Amino acid sequence: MTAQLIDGNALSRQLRQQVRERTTALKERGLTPGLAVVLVGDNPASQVYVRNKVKACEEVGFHSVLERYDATLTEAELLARIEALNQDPAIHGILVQLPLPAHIDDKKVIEAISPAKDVDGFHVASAGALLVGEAGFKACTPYGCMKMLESIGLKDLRGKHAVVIGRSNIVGKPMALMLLAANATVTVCHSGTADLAAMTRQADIVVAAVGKRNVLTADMVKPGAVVIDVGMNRNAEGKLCGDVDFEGVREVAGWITPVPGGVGPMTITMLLVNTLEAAERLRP
Ligand SMILES: Nc1nc(=O)c2c([nH]1)NC[C@@H]1CN(c3ccc(C(=O)N[C@@H](CCC(=O)O)C(=O)O)cc3)C=[N+]21
Repeated sequence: MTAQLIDGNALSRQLRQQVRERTTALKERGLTPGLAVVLVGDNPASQVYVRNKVKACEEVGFHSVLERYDATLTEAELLARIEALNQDPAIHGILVQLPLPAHIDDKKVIEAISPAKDVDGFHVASAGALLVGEAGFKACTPYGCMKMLESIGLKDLRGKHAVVIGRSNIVGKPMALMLLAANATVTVCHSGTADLAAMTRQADIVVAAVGKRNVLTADMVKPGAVVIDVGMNRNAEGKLCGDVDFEGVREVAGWITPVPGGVGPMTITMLLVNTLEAAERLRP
């Protein structure tokens, strides 16, 4: 039996419709959610991504500004721009597109964003809030993965074993904490794991977030498991593909997310949700 798809485009449409309705209500009270997207340099992939983010904002009725700077922008100049956006009452969320040029310390830039406007959830204050279970913005990609699990009836994960492959600060680590907060038993695997397949075969839920093709193959998956593919890779023909051997794994798994059309659109959807909530906190 082949796995059922968790359709990130369809779920995004539903959630964005709700965002649009809440935005309309906010605007009737005189408040328009505003997102600033800051892009430094001319990374071609980044150009496409930020344009998609700005387009998504327009579709739900947000105010959005795209600030583009060439790669010669200094770190001090960027920090000054962040400070101005922190003070700007029309802006509720600030997103600085990563990666930044090598001469800019991304840690320093992220920490300069006011935690109240950190809709990416990358600030240490947001990461710390997740760690200790306090209110704060959740990183959009793992947050989107949790919404995908919820959409198939997996909200309370008590009794479930979740295996996360990857331990990055923006996906793997926050993903593990969100699964833990939902009562899953969580295993985090990475390049230092001795026998990855032995771990993933025990999993009811596998989240692959490595950034390498075919990290997860059919022989590594328990029949009926839920497989979430966070990977964004290009194959030899330049086609977008995930970390999961989709064609093989879909014959074993119970549920699987496609790439494209899975976690990617959900990441942008959760950015919209965070920005809306940043604005709603100021509701007059
Ligand atoms: N500060 C910051 N925040 C980010 O959230 C951030 C970032 N920097 N830097 C780059 C990565 C990458 N990222 C993606 C989001 C959506 C898609 C997406 O919607 N993908 C579509 C397809 C896109 C295509 O066809 O190329 C899909 O999977 O269906 C992809 C990639 C956000 N990132």
